[in-house]
Amino acid sequence: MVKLAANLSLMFTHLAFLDRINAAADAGFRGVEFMFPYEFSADEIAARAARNGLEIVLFNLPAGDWERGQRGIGALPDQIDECRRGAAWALDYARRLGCRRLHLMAGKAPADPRNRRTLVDNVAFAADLFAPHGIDLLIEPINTRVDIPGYFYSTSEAALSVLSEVGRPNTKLQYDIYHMQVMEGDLARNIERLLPEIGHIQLADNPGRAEPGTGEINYTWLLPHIDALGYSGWIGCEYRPAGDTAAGLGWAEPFLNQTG
Ligand SMILES: O=C(O)C(=O)[C@@H](O)CO
Ligand SMILES: [Mg+2]
Repeated sequence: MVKLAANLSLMFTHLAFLDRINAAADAGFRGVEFMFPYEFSADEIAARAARNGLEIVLFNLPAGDWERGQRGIGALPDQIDECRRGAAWALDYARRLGCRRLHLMAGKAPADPRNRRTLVDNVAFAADLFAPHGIDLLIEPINTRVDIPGYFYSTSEAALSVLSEVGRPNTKLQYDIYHMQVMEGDLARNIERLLPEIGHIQLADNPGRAEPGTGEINYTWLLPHIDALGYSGWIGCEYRPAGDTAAGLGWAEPFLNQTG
């Protein structure tokens, strides 16, 4: 079964954050993800999700000074303490929200040995913190051509290399189909090859991180194919709606309002 999660950081953005939870449920989603919940009460988010029968499937650890242009601090040697305090904060929220996947952003940094060591040690620290609570730590290669030039890793192989060095059973790959289309393509074959390492998938169309059906990726074929490969996780809808979010969900119709 294809399980779609509404990304509340990009979808239903005409509404206040907490009201997006209701809108996602009304649109037929059974799961939601978002980037950062920290400015909101975890208990309020949890209560809203519970009232709407929604699972909270993923969010990010704190990622540094976003306004100042930081996009993660996992690989930044000068912010190790901040990264690890953030892991503890994210764990507190995840336990209150019943969320079992947390994404650690590496940040904009050259992949030199010092930064890599910092990232490996931070990922291992966070994974060990999360493991007793049944929570997986995810890392996501992000395209450096369009969205985050200078990001620490932008290919699946680079992220897998970090996961291999970390060597923790609860660390997984966050495979963002849009980023991987931009950087390496060959989506169906790579998803099949990487399936054992994938802990979460996200989608958008290319170009433009756009609504499915408006670009070059054939999700009508790809989503059932991913299901047929045996992927049983969530697929986060991390795209910029073309207009009204709900009106643009025709592409998702076969996968919404599912029971079971
Ligand atoms: O930008 C993306 O893609 C994401 O998944 C964000 O959560 C930041 O990594
Ligand atoms: Mg993503």
